[in-house]
Amino acid sequence: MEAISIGLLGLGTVGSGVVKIIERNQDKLMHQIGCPVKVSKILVRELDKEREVEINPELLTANPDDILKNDNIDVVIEVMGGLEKTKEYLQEAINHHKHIVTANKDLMAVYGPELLQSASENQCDLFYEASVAGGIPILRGLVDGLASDRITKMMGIVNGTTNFILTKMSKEGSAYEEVLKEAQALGYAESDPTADVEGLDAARKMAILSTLGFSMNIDLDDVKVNGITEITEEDLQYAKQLGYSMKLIGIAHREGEKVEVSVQPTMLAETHPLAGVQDEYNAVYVYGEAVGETMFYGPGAGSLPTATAVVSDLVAVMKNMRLGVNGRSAAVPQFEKKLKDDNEIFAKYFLRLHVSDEVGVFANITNIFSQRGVSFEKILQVPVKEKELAEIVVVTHQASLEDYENIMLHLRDLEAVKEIKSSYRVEGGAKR
Ligand SMILES: NC(=O)C1=CN([C@@H]2O[C@H](COP(=O)(O)OP(=O)(O)OC[C@H]3O[C@@H](n4cnc5c(N)ncnc54)[C@H](OP(=O)(O)O)[C@@H]3O)[C@@H](O)[C@H]2O)C=CC1
Ligand SMILES: N[C@@H](CC=O)C(=O)O
Ligand code: NA
Repeated sequence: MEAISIGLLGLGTVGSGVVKIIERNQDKLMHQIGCPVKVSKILVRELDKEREVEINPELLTANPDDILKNDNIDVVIEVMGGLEKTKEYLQEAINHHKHIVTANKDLMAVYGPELLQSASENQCDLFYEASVAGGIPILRGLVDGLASDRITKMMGIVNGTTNFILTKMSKEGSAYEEVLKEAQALGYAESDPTADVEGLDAARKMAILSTLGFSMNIDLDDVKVNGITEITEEDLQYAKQLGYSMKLIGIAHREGEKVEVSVQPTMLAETHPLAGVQDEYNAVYVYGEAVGETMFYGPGAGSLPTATAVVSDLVAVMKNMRLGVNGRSAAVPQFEKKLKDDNEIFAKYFLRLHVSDEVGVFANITNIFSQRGVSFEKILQVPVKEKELAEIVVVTHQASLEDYENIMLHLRDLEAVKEIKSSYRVEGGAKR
């Protein structure tokens, strides 16, 4: 039977993994889809660069049209990254009736709905499992595995680089810059790691997850984002002392018809299922009304794990080709987007302040909280060495985001509050 012909856009960390898996698992692929799979052309920037995988140089091209407009290519696998130009390439490929597999969360978080619609109109598949949590089959888990349930909450450690950094800083006391370099060398970080450490990469993934999980179009702009760059050694020590693990957590929560989606450094109770997720590993905790708690765990970055998701998408495309149903699985969102207001978003908060070490200061601070009905779960006060200051650390009970931000404004106005050192969301055990 005639081979399925693949055009690969990119031969870096993920692209090399894709070539390896297609070569190594040719028998299994043949068994599943009934015909061989061959990589026919590969787009790269530098034709002469040394590669992680042995490749016939004749397969390499620097001209995208050799793939996008090539009538002999059935499926385009996009593992080059980028946004605007990449979108143009994929649109061109769809116009030429090619199925698409991509690992690109930047692209899917911004142009996903548009490209999916265009693919569907052209009877083309567009699959993107590798774009969220690398090798973990989370998108299929949501769309197929939990198809019968109503998902109300997803919490994810969805960025391998930041989880690697926070693990090494917490466990080994390593310095931020050093561990970031290590994560880059290991191929976990994006080519510009700003998106990783500032939380944008995780926000893109949460936008994709919540769009699928809640069946409503959640845009990247709907996700409140904070990264890990401000986390200090002191914060990590307090987290440990109070029984928490510091993690960059994406939260997508649906109550009634409204949702909230955010990414932020979070002090997570050590009893939470996500607290034990270490190094570059990712996990997505999903709560469904009928199923209850589930958790999807695995490698969120790296060559072969990510390529596994890419090639599994390829198998799905090829199975659809055999059945003649390509382009029919793109789900149209069921619900209109409704975002919670700040007075509907509730959480506990950790707050660390430096204040004048004087009589009455603590009472003034607690007044600001109690006037907004926010009480404390934990309070610590210690002197700040060699300064006339005290460090106050509190963990609040549940407070609305509106009240908490209002409290922060009033604290800043207080003469005795010298500095707000840090503030983090706190999450307890799971089950919501
Ligand atoms: N690395 C990971 O763990 C994960 C990555 N992803 C996503 O997968 C995609 C690829 O990531 P990764 O493999 O790490 O990236 P790399 O930087 O390792 O590889 C990118 C590849 O694409 C080629 N390329 C980039 N831009 C162009 C262009 N304009 N024209 C032609 N070729 C181009 C590069 O060519 P050349 O080699 O000649 O420079 C290179 O081969 C990204 O979207 C990333 O976000 C998703 C999950 C995990
Ligand atoms: N840079 C990303 C790679 C996978 O998406 C990460 O660190 O998770
Ligand atoms: Na995945």
